[in-house]
Amino acid sequence: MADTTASAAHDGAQPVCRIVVMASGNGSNFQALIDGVVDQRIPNAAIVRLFYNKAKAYARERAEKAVPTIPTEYFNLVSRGFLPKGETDPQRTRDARAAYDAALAQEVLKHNPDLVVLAGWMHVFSAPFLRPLDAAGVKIINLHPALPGRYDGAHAIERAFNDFKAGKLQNNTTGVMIHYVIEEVDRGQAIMTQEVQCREGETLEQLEGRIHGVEHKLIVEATAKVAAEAVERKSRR
Ligand SMILES: Nc1nc2c(c(=O)[nH]1)N[C@@H](CN(C=O)c1ccc(C(=O)N[C@@H](CCC(=O)O)C(=O)O)cc1)CN2
Ligand SMILES: NCC(=O)N[C@@H]1O[C@H](COP(=O)([O-])[O-])[C@@H](O)[C@H]1O
Repeated sequence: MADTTASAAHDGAQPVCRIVVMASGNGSNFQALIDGVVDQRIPNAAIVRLFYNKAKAYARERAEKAVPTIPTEYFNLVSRGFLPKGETDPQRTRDARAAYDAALAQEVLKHNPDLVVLAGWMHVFSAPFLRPLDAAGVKIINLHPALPGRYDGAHAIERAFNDFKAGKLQNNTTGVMIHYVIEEVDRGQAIMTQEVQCREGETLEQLEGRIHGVEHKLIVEATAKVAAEAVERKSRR
């Protein structure tokens, strides 16, 4: 079947950066990537697949509404049979996650990606996912709504907001970063960062709105940078 992917009109002479996107929720950053490919702010690129791990992720609808549509794959830890529903044993859970990560790596690699972008992907990867992609030369980048070394993990915006309200936020400033993904969560080398100044009297929702706006800009710029480097490497082959 023809590889129907969201890709900009590219000049044909240049190789195309094949991008796999992974998301768990609303997908507004995924939408920014779709739009960035179509309007060529991310040139010579194609989003070849979306993987999502939550059944209600609106990101799936965004893929189906894209022109051309973007193929999707639902890959959930429980529904795919890796972790029995309600399992709480720590070792069994670790083993299940490792098996899930290994299987997901093979699924992703089937699509010959040059780049994987985590756009609100809320699952921490272990080595069984990271090593096969590294061995295949596939870069993985992640969007995180905090500055390097600050607020690693989930709920970063809310934690920074609460520290600001308590007068404990460094320079009253948080931000957004796009970074390479390594096993240590949110500690990979930063590719791009942008600071966001917190404002007195602002609600969490208002801060989240401003941060999402920065995310949508930064994820396109960082993906364009890393995709161009991938195209350059392919051109030299
Ligand atoms: N090995 C890595 N995996 C991931 C990274 C990373 O840098 N290294 N980045 C994350 C994205 N992320 C923050 O940017 C992040 C996402 C989710 C969590 C988390 O605690 N997840 C829980 C489940 C939460 C849920 O299902 O709602 C978990 O995985 O058990 C922390 C950080 C993507 N992966
Ligand atoms: N640690 C990762 C993390 O917190 N990611 C955050 O998930 C949201 C996804 O929104 P979206 O689904 O609308 O793109 C974004 O705010 C992103 O920074």
